[in-house]
Amino acid sequence: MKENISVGLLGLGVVGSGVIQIINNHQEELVHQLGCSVSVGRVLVRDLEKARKKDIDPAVLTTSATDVIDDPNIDVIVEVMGGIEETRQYILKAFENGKHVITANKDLIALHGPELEDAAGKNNCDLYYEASVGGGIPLLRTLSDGLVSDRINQVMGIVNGTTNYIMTKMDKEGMPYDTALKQAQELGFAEADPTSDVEGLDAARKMVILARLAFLTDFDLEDVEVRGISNIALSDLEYGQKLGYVMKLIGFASFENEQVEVSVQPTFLAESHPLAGVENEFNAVYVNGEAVGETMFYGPGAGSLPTATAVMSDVVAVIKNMRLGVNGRRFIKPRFKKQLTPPTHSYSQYYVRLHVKDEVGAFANISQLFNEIGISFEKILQTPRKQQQELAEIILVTHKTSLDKFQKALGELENLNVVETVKSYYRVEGEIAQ
Ligand SMILES: NC(=O)C1=CN([C@@H]2O[C@H](COP(=O)(O)OP(=O)(O)OC[C@H]3O[C@@H](n4cnc5c(N)ncnc54)[C@H](OP(=O)(O)O)[C@@H]3O)[C@@H](O)[C@H]2O)C=CC1
Ligand SMILES: N[C@@H](CC=O)C(=O)O
Repeated sequence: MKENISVGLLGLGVVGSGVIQIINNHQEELVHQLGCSVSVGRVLVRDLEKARKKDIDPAVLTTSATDVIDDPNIDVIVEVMGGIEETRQYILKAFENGKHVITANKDLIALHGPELEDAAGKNNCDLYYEASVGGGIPLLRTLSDGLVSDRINQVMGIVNGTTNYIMTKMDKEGMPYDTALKQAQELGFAEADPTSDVEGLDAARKMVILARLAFLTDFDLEDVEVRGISNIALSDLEYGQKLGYVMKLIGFASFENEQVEVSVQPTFLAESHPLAGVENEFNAVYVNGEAVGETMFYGPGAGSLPTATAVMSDVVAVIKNMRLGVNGRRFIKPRFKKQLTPPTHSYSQYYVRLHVKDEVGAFANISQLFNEIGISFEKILQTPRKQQQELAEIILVTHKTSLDKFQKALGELENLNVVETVKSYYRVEGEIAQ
């Protein structure tokens, strides 16, 4: 075994600088765990002139990826640059060169994970991506090691730090959406293009990775129903509060009768729900297994050092495998062929806010419509119009119903004369699902 393992970094931004900081400051712990030191060999950046932290030796920086990937002294590549196609090519080349790869890139793993796992295996290399989901929470290793013998049937949680930060600030401090997003960017939580955070795509990618590992199915991004937070009205948050709910961007994944369903959507949670108190950039993921029962994992979901901690756990795993001579021996193959849950078998409660012309007459019509479809209400809130020309609002929370029935009701509401507009609708989680 070598006395030193040299790591090559692709990227030196928020996460990359955290990795360097941990390697520099926690060397003693690493040597103790591994029996060898860990150092940074070369680092790929886009701009050599950019101001960097003092703990980075400028001599290791390069703008040429081959300086890192083809360097024979480098054993492990840490990819923390982001992006998809260019990055995929670099990683495939790294495997060809016999180098192990660690990545924090959920976009890449959600889209090309199976292909990259295959390439790693063929070259006897490791591919680990703990930091791609849940920032500093050791979630993937928990699924693929700790809970490996169980049958997981549900994974549900807050998996995007940026949106949770924004929604906490809007909800608790009445902060405008744009201000909260700007703060999340300044704190290093957001993606280079924050659209993927706020439109739910980042969370959807993470849920794809979680669903694959938890349910041992093949699962693709296009199978995820995705809604983001960019159109949430403050009035919905306020009505939610009156009804005893907190809104969060929730990723759901369930596996029943070999059918899998994954969605990401703003969801009203009962104030007593364990995920309701998760604030700011923190993530929390609830996992339900047949044998283990309910488990929950909580921690910082984004940011430099928390994410770097997850990256470094992978570095340690790779080096331990090197010592044992077992790199590239991970067995990650889907056990079930993908089968999606049909809308007739997907159940939830729903919140609906309607603008109506005359609240008294309207409610009778609306209630009849839902009744005929077979949906009943758990809660009803009516806000009467104050002036003649104003529209009244009716807010309904349904009991649990199937998605196809709810979609039918939504479609028919639009055609009801007394309804001016369906202003919004959201999924509701009254209590932790069984
Ligand atoms: N930020 C976070 O909290 C988390 C991020 N991630 C993931 O980690 C990865 C990195 O994120 P983050 O550190 O925030 O990103 P940053 O934008 O902060 O850093 C990206 C780094 O990569 C370099 N880079 C980007 N593109 C290229 C390129 N084409 N060629 C050479 N260098 C390039 C940049 O160089 P330069 O410095 O010169 O601009 C920069 O150093 C992403 O995949 C992200 O999704 C995962 C979990 C949490
Ligand atoms: N932009 C992401 C970063 C971590 O994955 C987030 O906000 O969660």
